[in-house]
Amino acid sequence: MSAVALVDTDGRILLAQRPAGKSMAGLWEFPGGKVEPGETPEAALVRELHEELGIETWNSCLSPLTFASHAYADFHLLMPLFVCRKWNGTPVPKEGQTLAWARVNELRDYEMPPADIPLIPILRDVL
Ligand SMILES: Nc1nc2c([nH]c(=O)n2[C@@H]2O[C@H](COP(=O)(O)OP(=O)(O)OP(=O)(O)O)[C@@H](O)[C@H]2O)c(=O)[nH]1
Repeated sequence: MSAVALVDTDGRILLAQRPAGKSMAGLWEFPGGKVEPGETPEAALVRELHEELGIETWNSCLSPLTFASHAYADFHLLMPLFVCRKWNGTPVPKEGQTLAWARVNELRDYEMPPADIPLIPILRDVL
């Protein structure tokens, strides 16, 4: 797993709402996904941002910020969180998600997976 906070020039963060039918449907999360065998976390994000949102970014634009470590009932999630402020294109939902740009002080209004809750104050400190 690898995830990213896309931050726009107004300091807003992109959230994606998980579509119905998936686990944790309806929760808002950071874009990202599985790292394939042989892939780096950065390369996985460059690929996922293109597949999920139709935008182009680069390894050099992904800054490591922190990570989530959370024991779900059936697996342990260890998820790096990068920050990205530079990309080409406008994010569009390519996989049935709903997108929202949220200010860091508004993140608590979006229900997020439990693993993401500790990430919010860390983002607040850097934005
Ligand atoms: N992308 C993303 N996944 C997160 C976040 N927080 C969090 O707990 N997760 C969890 O990390 C797990 C792996 O996500 P994933 O995107 O690779 O997998 P998925 O459930 O969508 O499955 P699929 O893409 O194979 O259908 C999921 O259980 C997902 O809910 C987050 O902020 N972003």
